[in-house]
Amino acid sequence: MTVALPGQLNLDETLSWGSRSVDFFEKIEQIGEGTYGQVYMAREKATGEVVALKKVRMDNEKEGFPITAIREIKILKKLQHENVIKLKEIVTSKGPEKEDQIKPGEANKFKGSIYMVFEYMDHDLTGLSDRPGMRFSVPQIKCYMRQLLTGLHYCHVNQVLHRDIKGSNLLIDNNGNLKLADFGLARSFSSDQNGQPLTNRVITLWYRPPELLMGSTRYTPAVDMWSVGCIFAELLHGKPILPGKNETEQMQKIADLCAFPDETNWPGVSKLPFYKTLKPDRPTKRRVKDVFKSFDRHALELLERMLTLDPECRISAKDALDAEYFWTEPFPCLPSSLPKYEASHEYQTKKKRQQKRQQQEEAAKRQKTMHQAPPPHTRLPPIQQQQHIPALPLRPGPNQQAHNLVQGTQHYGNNMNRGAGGNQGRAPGSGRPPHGGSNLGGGYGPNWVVSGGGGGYGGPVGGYTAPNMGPQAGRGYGAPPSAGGRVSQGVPYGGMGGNRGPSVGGCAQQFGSMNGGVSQQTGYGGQPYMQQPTAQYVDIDGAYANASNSGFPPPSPHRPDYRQQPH
Ligand SMILES: Nc1ncnc2c1ncn2[C@@H]1O[C@H](COP(=O)(O)OP(=O)(O)OP(=O)(O)O)[C@@H](O)[C@H]1O
Repeated sequence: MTVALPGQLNLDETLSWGSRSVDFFEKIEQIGEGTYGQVYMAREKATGEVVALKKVRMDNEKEGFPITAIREIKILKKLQHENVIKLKEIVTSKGPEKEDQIKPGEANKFKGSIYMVFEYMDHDLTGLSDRPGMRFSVPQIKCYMRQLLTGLHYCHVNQVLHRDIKGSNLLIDNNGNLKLADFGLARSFSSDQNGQPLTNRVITLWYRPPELLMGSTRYTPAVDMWSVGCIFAELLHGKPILPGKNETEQMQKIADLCAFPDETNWPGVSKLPFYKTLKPDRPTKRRVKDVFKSFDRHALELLERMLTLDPECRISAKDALDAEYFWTEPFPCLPSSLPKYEASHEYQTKKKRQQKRQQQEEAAKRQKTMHQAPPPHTRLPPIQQQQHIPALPLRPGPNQQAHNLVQGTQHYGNNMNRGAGGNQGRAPGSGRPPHGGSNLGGGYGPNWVVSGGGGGYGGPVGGYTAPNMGPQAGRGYGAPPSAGGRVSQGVPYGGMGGNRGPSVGGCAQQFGSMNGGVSQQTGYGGQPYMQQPTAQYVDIDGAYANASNSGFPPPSPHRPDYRQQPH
């Protein structure tokens, strides 16, 4: 298989793709159940390499090859990054397999299956979190969050919206590496800006942002950042924060936590199609800092900026990576320093839980005792706040050349240094063009720690510093945060929108001042990312309403019905 160099588009038609049979692999066990098939842990017979096989069943004559699979393959071929799952190959099966339940007499109708072959990951975040007694430390949460944001920043810079960020789509291996997976709902957004509207029936309900719930069909990478905010709070809080049962309840939950949006905190919101329908009768108040008062100041500050109602003012992945949270103690730990766990995928942990529940019920019946309800399930256990995993001293880096820009794809290379140049902000690539003269933002890579002389940018770049070195030893910004340097000057996501400038750019403050007077992040100066839908999109909403009434299964937080026809 031809693989593009890191950061380059994989434009080669890989002749071998699809030419091999699944028989080259031996299935070990099922590790996932997706909308269009199962996911298996498998071993390549010739090499012994363990992989994940995601099956796409082809025997549904009506729908043909699912559009989600086509998108996933197309997009994954383009994306090459250490925080994005690697699609290695496509293999096929021509006839029915053991697990295909073919009705008698229908074997000749069987269209065969296609499998995506992925690198194998030991866990997904939901499965890992659900392990009994699982405790994530703060450095571990920071480590996962930073990898999540790095992968997402890469996607956004390469003009890909993920549109289904949730714990079960964040895969983690036993080296602590986190990768974004399941690009079945993803899409490229560059050509969409002036073209067709996008469906708002994307993103699993609990992680779906208010603009989609309100029916926007012109949206931006900010949709993914809302989901990231939900995951972040979930990791710290110990359970999902907005578990709505349907769209209306989901918006109510958002309003209870973040206040219902209005023209002061989100100009233009009242024109969104479902605004009036979803508007609550009672007044609401933003309560993020009350509800999550146990979070430390920097975590809360970052969360506020992720859960900002107005998508234009919501923090970008790039700016989130630059947030104080990641640059104050305890620092994110090195992925490789994380403990290794027995494999845990959501599918398996759910199954184990079900089995346990059944056993308990049977035992209870046998003993003829009073039925005891199992303890309420929280998807994540409480956080042990001060567990010591070697913290990494981090410091903004001076002269990283981590940029490759080939054919519109930007790659975030081998160094995880913040900022660049003089007393610019700490955001990657602020004002400094990467190789090739583009003014796209800079990048974060896997090696995040910078050593070298203290004080300001321009110091030498080195490898990892000693784990116990304090932050002061390596830090030192060219300008204090208040000097206004931290806001990046680059174009955030390719051709979309204007520069994210230091001016407020019309973003109203949404959450009052934080303790200590942390200033609120500003929005995108200049052109907004998101245009309000106009009458021409009403059809879409009509279609959506009709679709929900005819033939779409009822929405569920885990398996919403949007996958039928994503745009
Ligand atoms: N490369 C992989 N390595 C290990 N496990 C994987 C891998 N890919 C997927 N899985 C497991 O399978 C599950 C389902 O995978 P995925 O989300 O890609 O399938 P899907 O059909 O798109 O699912 P869904 O319909 O839930 O979105 C994941 O949550 C994960 O637990």
